[in-house]
Amino acid sequence: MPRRAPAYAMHTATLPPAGLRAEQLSVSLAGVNILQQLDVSFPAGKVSALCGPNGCGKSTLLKTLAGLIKPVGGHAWLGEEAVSSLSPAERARRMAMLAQSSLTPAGMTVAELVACGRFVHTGLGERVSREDQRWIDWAISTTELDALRERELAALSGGERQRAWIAMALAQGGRVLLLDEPTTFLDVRHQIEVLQLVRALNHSHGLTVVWVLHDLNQAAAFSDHMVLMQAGRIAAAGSPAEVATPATLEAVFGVPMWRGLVDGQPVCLPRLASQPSEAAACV
Ligand SMILES: Nc1ncnc2c1ncn2[C@@H]1O[C@H](COP(=O)(O)OP(=O)(O)OP(=O)(O)O)[C@@H](O)[C@H]1O
Repeated sequence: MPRRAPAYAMHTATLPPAGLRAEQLSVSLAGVNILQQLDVSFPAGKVSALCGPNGCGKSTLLKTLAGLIKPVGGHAWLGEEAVSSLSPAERARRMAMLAQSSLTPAGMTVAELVACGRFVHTGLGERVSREDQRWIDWAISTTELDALRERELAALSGGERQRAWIAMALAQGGRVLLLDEPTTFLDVRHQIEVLQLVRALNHSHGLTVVWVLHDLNQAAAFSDHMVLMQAGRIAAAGSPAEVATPATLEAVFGVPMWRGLVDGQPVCLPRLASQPSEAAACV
């Protein structure tokens, strides 16, 4: 479990947590319409899962919300401010985005990577102040990487490396985390570890989180809010119980689904056999 942030790391808590919103958002890439007049919101201080089939536009939406892609129509909003009105540095101080596959910089240690998160405050290559160093130390200890801080990233396991990237995002000091498939390539134990870490950060610091997840049951179990995309549009949005229904998932993924209870927890699975097994009760 991450530690409580010390007083110096808590000044962001005086800012209200910001939600994210897209209004009639359209994005074209290489002349092809990818997002089409899309309206969606991701509530402030909540964890939202963005799910949908490969190629439906999840990463494109996330990058557009982060201000990395300029829409051809409509707007992305961070709280009450249009994302397009914020400078790149201001955006980076408010929200951190971890892309789908972050290349590991050769020879860089955990502490050096996390320090990169402070560049949005200090400027590239500037001296790290005492305040910056406190943020770096806090981000490293919150992600439980103290013992590995001088280790090269290349010498970490996938789960440890993902924690190091999350620490870098935390060191940026914003209150919005955008995570594109943070659990991909991790074994199930490390997947759960990352999901629990982010969930705990949301609880302890009121971070607004939007994460792209392919595991629908993990998305439902670890998120407050769920958005399903299909072919550049929003197919469904609401609580996980409202969105992760067999009918909705079947319509979006084109696979017959059933919902059952495992250990009292609702799960949706592809219907591989004509009847669910006796071990699970359909609900
Ligand atoms: N730079 C680009 N130029 C042209 N087309 C692109 C570009 N980036 C993405 N696309 C296309 O946009 C569509 C949406 O891609 P995107 O990566 O947003 O989907 P996704 O839902 O995140 O997919 P996945 O689950 O496979 O990661 C795809 O058809 C993709 O080929």
